[in-house]
Amino acid sequence: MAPNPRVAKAFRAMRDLGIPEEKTKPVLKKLIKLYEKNWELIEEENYRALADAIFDSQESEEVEQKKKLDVEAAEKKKRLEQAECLNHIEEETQVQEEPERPLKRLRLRHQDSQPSPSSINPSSNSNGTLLKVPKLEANEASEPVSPLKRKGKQPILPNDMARVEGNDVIESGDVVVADVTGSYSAIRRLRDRGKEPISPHSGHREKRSVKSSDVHLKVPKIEPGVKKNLALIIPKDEPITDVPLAVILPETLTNGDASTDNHVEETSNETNGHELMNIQDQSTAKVDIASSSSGEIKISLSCRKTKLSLTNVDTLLKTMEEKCLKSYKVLDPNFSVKKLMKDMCDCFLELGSNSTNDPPTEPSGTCANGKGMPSVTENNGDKKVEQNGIENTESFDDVIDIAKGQERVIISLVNEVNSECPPSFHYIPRNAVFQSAYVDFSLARIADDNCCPTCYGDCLTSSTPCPCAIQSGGKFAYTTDGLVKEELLDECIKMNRDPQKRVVDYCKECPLERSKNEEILEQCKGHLERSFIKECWLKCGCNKKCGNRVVQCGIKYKLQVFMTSGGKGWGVRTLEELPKGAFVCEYVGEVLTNMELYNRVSQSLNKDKYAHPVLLDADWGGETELKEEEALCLDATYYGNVARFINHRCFDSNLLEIPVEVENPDRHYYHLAFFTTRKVKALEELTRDYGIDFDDDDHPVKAFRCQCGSRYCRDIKPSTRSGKRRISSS
Ligand SMILES: C[S@@+](CC[C@H](N)C(=O)[O-])C[C@H]1O[C@@H](n2cnc3c(N)ncnc32)[C@H](O)[C@@H]1O
Repeated sequence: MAPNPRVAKAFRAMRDLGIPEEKTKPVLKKLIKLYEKNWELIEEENYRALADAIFDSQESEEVEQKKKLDVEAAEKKKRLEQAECLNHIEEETQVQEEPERPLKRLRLRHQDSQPSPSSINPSSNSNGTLLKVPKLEANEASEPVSPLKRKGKQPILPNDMARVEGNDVIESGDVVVADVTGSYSAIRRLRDRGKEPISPHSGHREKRSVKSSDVHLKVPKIEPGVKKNLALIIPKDEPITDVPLAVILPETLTNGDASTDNHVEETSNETNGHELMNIQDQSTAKVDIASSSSGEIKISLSCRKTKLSLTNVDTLLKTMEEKCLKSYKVLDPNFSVKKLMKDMCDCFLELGSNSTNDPPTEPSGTCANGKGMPSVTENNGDKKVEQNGIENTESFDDVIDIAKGQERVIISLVNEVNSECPPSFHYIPRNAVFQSAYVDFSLARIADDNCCPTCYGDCLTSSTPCPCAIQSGGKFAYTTDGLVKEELLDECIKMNRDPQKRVVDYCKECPLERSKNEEILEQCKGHLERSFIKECWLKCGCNKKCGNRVVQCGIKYKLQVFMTSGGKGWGVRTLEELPKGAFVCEYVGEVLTNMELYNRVSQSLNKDKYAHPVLLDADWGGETELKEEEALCLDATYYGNVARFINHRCFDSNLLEIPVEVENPDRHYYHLAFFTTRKVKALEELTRDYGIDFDDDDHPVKAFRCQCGSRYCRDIKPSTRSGKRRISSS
């Protein structure tokens, strides 16, 4: 059969690139199959696809080859190590009487072997260098790790706080889409846990509380009910540093539950040397050998149901000392077991008190920076703390500040419900541009009629409102107390809640529809128009304390992130009473282009994760309409502020979002600020209406089952309806 001229041509083209026919052939075959004989695709750009495929296959061959070599090398190394290890053991059994042999090898010997007299070095420390108990990292303590194993091992941060997987509802750190009126549409969960930033308190959460007693876990685990004689028998294959702790089972470590502890009996004796010896009864004998100076830690020996008599502790200690000197080659003639035990007690105590992990108060866990989760209901007193010139009314020692000092106030975190830790994210107090989002803050763009350069002092006190008030109908939006004026607030509330009051704009290619990722792009469902607030800024002549600067001054009320008890996860509450119209916080996140958001959403969708993006572009249908992919969004999944924890409440939420223009006059970018819709009592949860339409079955995103508790809840359905709930786009 005559060769296919296209095949021949392909071979020729590859030959020109220096690729021999035998390399081209198998790849070309695969490509023809892959492209279903569509030669145009193969021939495109001078056989680029073919060349790429050949290079790729070469690369993967090389990788395979390398892997193979690596495996062979590893096996070889292992074999060598095993052989070396065998040699060592042989060597040790032959030369076990050598005094200078390192301790770890000597320990392989049988305890009862008869050693030659020790070669004693009087200059070594009193404990014998090799008997020094290494300092334990609290979080290393959960497994018996030999010092050799531990060498080079990095301490594990206790706070790996990725959220628990397993439900498909939208969780904190979600991104929120808002239409122009601020009625939000939860779109998709963007959370891609694999991509979460690793903060000091990030990663996968370990739900464990590290207590000082964790040190106890260094001991080999003893199952309750298993009776073992825990007298100072050193496991021969364990390093000596681990040994004496094996008998430490103080009440604190077992929660005082003696039933789980088959070795320790109560004793009221002084915790001091051999006076401590106390024989409880015929069937149980207990000796307290040493204790820390204040008596919190004790090392005891006990024999249960045995006829053994522990009448002479001195003899016991002496015997043990001799054993140590002989068998373990302890070099100090003054070595004393009692002192060793006492040092151990002190060590134990020191480790316990040095631990940064405060003993958690039930039901708290250990989170974030390794601190136990405080379960504080009230503001922690009125202690005033200054940090970076910011006055806080809570102690930094007592409180986890999720804002890490970046806000004017502490944003505390408490969990009184369970031991769950908050999700990992970077706290940022202000929006940050992710990548290609275009946010122009240049002063040149601010025209004179968009600022008040001739003002001075506080604009609010001026008899005639300055240009900054024009946007809100020639009146300033704020009262002199820094609250949104009631009139404006009520109008915004009505526009949000009352469909009759809504003014709707339609855009050509709706980013919200586009983000649904459906084959056919649906028409825009409309975006509500809403009132903006414009604040004075850099080009204005007024001072920084001007009353028309509220949102830009940041959070001023004490807020707290807390674990809700109603199944909504974390929420935000106020620690002080808030008046109506008070600025609480803004929605802070990464500023993304709509395209970037779209990409994130697609990736997340593949992983079945969802988020609520906030779509910022307000220029719907206007003359300067931006390209749909240039529209800006806010995503608080990875970077955000306290607002990412605010839960949803249908209709009558106590927060309302109002767009606030500060730096940018064109409404392409603005701040989404939350103000109270009414007076809010201290400790009340703060909520906002995400604008979710729980009946929108066409929406590709599954919403959560609403637990808002509002009597206007939109998610109350007959039980026959499926749990398939959706989120609307407006
Ligand atoms: C922006 S986050 C709010 C913080 C979140 N509760 C957390 O634990 O991180 C939104 C998520 O909170 C939960 N949520 C918010 N409001 C809720 C409500 N009314 N009912 C049930 N879950 C809610 C949902 O899981 C939702 O996806």
